[in-house]
Amino acid sequence: MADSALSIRTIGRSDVDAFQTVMAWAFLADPSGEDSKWLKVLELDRAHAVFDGDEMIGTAGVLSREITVPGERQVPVGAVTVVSVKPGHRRRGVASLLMKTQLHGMHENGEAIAILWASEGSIYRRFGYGEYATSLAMLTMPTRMAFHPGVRVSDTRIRQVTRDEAMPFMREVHERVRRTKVGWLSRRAETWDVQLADREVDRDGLTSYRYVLHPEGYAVFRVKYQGDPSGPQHELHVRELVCETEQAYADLYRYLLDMDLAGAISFYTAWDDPILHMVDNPRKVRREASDALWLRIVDVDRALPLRHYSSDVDSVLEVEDSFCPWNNGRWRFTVKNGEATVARTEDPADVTLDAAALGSAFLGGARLSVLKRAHRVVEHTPGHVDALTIAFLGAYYPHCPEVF
Ligand SMILES: CC(=O)SCCNC(=O)CCNC(=O)[C@H](O)C(C)(C)COP(=O)(O)OP(=O)(O)OC[C@H]1O[C@@H](n2cnc3c(N)ncnc32)[C@H](O)[C@@H]1OP(=O)(O)O
Repeated sequence: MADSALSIRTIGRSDVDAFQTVMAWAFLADPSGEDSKWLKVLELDRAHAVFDGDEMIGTAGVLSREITVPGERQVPVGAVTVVSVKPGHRRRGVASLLMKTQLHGMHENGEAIAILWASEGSIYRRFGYGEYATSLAMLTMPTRMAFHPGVRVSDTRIRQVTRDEAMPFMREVHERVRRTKVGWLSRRAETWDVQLADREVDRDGLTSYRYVLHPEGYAVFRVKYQGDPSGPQHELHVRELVCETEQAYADLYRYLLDMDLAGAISFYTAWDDPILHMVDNPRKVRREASDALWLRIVDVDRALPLRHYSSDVDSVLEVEDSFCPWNNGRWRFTVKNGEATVARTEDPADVTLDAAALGSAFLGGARLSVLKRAHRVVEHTPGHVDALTIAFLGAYYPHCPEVF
């Protein structure tokens, strides 16, 4: 419950410095402005601040983006960011007030889905966000690994170019590719400035970005200088590998794996990145999982029909959602030819789940069958959870390649 001394409103230009200070203090960042890159993408009319009297003590923003959902559809999404509460004012309901204000606003605007990256895993479920809506594979692999004989590498010339030369091409490629990949987001000009901001403070001892172009894709990476008595064994830290064709993906991976003076590659990528199946020794590719996007169904009846489904189902879902109570209750969820309709019903529930579980499953990331085994989904009519699980799954794991 929010403290009654608190007030909340959207911010104006004159609030930006205070907003930046709260963020910096909350994220333990340098208050000198080093971490202000996120302010570049902030939409002031969607950025909220909480005040205790005249003192700003909490911040949060929503970025208006599009997300690609199954069926290669782009739908509006509220991308929640810079949630921060000044130390000394925590655990008195400031973040709860921000979350509530954002979600009620999205409900009124008709934005059916919200997403975020969580700084800590124990914060956001209580607000109805579902974990592992997309996952991340943290891959590390040695260079010079051979490919499986079935993997073709073309003789296309791959060129390392300057950032200025790369940028227009990368934007075009990304814009086409993001429309085909579940979990990818639209980018504005400022998004590019933030995503590939190449400030010293972000490099953590690595080099600036290197940009390499293929006619059908691109890669961006940094280098960490490493070596031993046998010679240089530098690490390539891949930031983006975006390709319009499978051929470009193989060619660019080969280019990176064959880089002279490099000993290892690391890449935060999709859980099902095909590289595991491309190399001749898949065990040499180490893969660690991490949660990535957390997804919140803002409106059950508007969100579920936005995507395409893999199979037809007809189930009554009992949704529990105390934070957004308009979702509470029973909904008949019917999919015909992959298209869903959702309507209120008095019929008995086949399955009971909370909003967070539905959010986890929405893009085809977490499986409802697994959430059932985790005691998060309850099946009343045998067979319905398995049928729903199959309907929600897609050909690939959803993946969001960027933190916002
Ligand atoms: C999308 C993003 O921006 S992710 C970034 C999130 N921000 C940060 O990590 C910056 C550092 N942390 C903070 O600024 C704050 O601690 C916040 C924003 C995480 C939480 O703010 P608070 O105002 O303290 O949260 P609030 O008081 O509304 O807490 C609501 C509930 O969540 C719980 N909670 C809040 N933060 C945490 C946490 N870090 N870990 C576990 N539980 C938490 C509270 O205990 C409370 O539980 P209750 O309802 O059972 O009493």
